[in-house]
Amino acid sequence: SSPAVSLPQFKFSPFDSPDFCSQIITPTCNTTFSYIDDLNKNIRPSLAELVKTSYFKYFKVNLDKQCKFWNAQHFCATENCAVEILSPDQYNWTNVTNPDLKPSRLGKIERAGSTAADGSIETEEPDTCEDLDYSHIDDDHQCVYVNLLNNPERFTGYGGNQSFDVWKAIYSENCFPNTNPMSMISEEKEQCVEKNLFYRVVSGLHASIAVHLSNEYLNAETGEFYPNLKVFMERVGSFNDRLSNIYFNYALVAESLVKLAEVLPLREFIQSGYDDISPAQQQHLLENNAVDPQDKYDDLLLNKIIPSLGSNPLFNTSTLFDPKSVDPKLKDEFRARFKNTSAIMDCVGCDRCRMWGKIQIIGYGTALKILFESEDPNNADKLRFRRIELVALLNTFDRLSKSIAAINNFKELYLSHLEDVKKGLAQPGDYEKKHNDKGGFDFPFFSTPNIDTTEKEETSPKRKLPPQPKKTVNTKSTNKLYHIDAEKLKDASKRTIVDEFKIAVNEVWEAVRFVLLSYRDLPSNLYKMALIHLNNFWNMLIGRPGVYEYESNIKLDKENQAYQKLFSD
Ligand SMILES: Cc1cc2nc3c(=O)[nH]c(=O)nc-3n(C[C@H](O)[C@H](O)[C@H](O)COP(=O)(O)OP(=O)(O)OC[C@H]3O[C@@H](n4cnc5c(N)ncnc54)[C@H](O)[C@@H]3O)c2cc1C
Repeated sequence: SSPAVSLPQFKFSPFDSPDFCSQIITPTCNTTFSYIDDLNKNIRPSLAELVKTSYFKYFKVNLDKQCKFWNAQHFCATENCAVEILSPDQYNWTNVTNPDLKPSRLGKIERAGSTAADGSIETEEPDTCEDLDYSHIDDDHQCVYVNLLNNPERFTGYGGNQSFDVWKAIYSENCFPNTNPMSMISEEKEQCVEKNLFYRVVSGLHASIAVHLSNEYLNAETGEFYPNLKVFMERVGSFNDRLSNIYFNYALVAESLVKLAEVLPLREFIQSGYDDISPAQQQHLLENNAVDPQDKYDDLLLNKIIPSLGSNPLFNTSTLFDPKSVDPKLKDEFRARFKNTSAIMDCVGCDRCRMWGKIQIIGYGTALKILFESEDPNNADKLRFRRIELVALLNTFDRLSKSIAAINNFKELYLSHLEDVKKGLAQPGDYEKKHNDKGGFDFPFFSTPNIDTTEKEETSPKRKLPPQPKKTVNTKSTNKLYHIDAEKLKDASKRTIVDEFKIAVNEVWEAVRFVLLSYRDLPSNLYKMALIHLNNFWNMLIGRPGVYEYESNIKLDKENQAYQKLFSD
């Protein structure tokens, strides 16, 4: 039965919009944001309940897989970045009744008679379904089971150059060669919507992770986690594009769930998790609270969540990867590159971050597979879904849903800060300080109701360039060999041949001086670089990932950038 929801009717078809690249969900589309806010409020309790059920809370993952792109270290000494792994006897699902029962990749339970000589669980290869997969799924003897509820996604301290490199590698996957034939004709087509889709998914994931880590930020003194408005504003709140990409991903995953319910008999699929179990065993599992009753899934997922999401179309994918307008190879390229991002996840140094990174990339991969492969008649026989994909999809949706709830909470915190400023209880500069370079603190996204677009455009927080040094010749500089009059410097017609000669000598001297000074500074620069690397190495050795970064990250980054510039110069 459909839930009683009354939501405003509107059609949100981002891809129909000509300015799709920049304007899917922006402050100019208030209804879109507020629609998703309302929708989320409506389904949040059911979704939060659903991810606590036995089907959705266990995740199978290989946390020891080596990074195949560079020599990345997996390290974890603090409990914040550690993952609590289930011992076999804790994993009730497989052991309550019969230790011979193991969950398979296809969501069915098989007899352990198929265990290979090396102790690994041999599972049937699911035909060719991997051809259509947008992510790698761990399924080897190194895999462990994790109860996601015991390992929340929150602040871990992971950061600095290590996480920066991972993000950089992930974003670089978006630089695929242009396969859009139209781009040969039209410049603007070069930024094809499919590439923007890739970018927005990654950016939305990145922003959502930042929301979670700022929403549950560690207070180093008390050891408690709390919502840190300042961190939120610095990483997400002041960037409308990042905020909108979270909403974008929400719409994308929600639409994929609605579509999945159309192409897959979800009830039977979830039920098949208990296949091969006799009615008596099933009863036994239920009595031991090892699994939740099917009624619960019916009620939460099929009766509440999916009908609410499906009450209005959220995402129109019909024009994407249209073979009439783009090279058919674009989809294969997109799929392969997105799949690569799931392999990059093995390069994340912190265990907890790696695990949630993998879950979410598999979740988005599953959403993309549903949206872009399920309607293709050529795929009718090949399309398969595994339990782990459904688990990842729902948990990814829960992450986004929790992000949106947290964003609204941060909005309240920010508005109450503004009230405090009005009453004189807080300093107006409390949050603005960091944002001076943006020309004052403004938060159009948060002041959504009935904003005038033109005004908003003008006041939106655009990053102002820091004052640039003026390109004038300093005639008083003692570094020059000859003094030249300012007038002559400005106006070439007033110069004599001797002046020209002196200017040329000054320029050569300046270049020679720069080279000589670089040599003079080299030992001290090398010493500083060695210190930075030793510091990195030491923190890694004692398992203090990222702690130093949070204290001196900005300083270190600046120094690193200065050195990089120095050497590239
Ligand atoms: C897969 C993965 C999972 C992680 N999980 C966690 C976790 O669970 N808990 C935790 O505490 N840390 C986690 N981290 C680390 C976290 O994402 C940050 O990298 C870290 O907190 C350092 O943040 P930063 O502000 O230095 O910039 P970063 O977040 O590392 O960003 C680097 C640069 O990317 C750009 N950027 C930032 N956000 C966006 C965006 N949304 N869209 C486009 N560009 C952007 C900015 O230019 C920024 O300077 C994870 C990292 C990775 C790679």
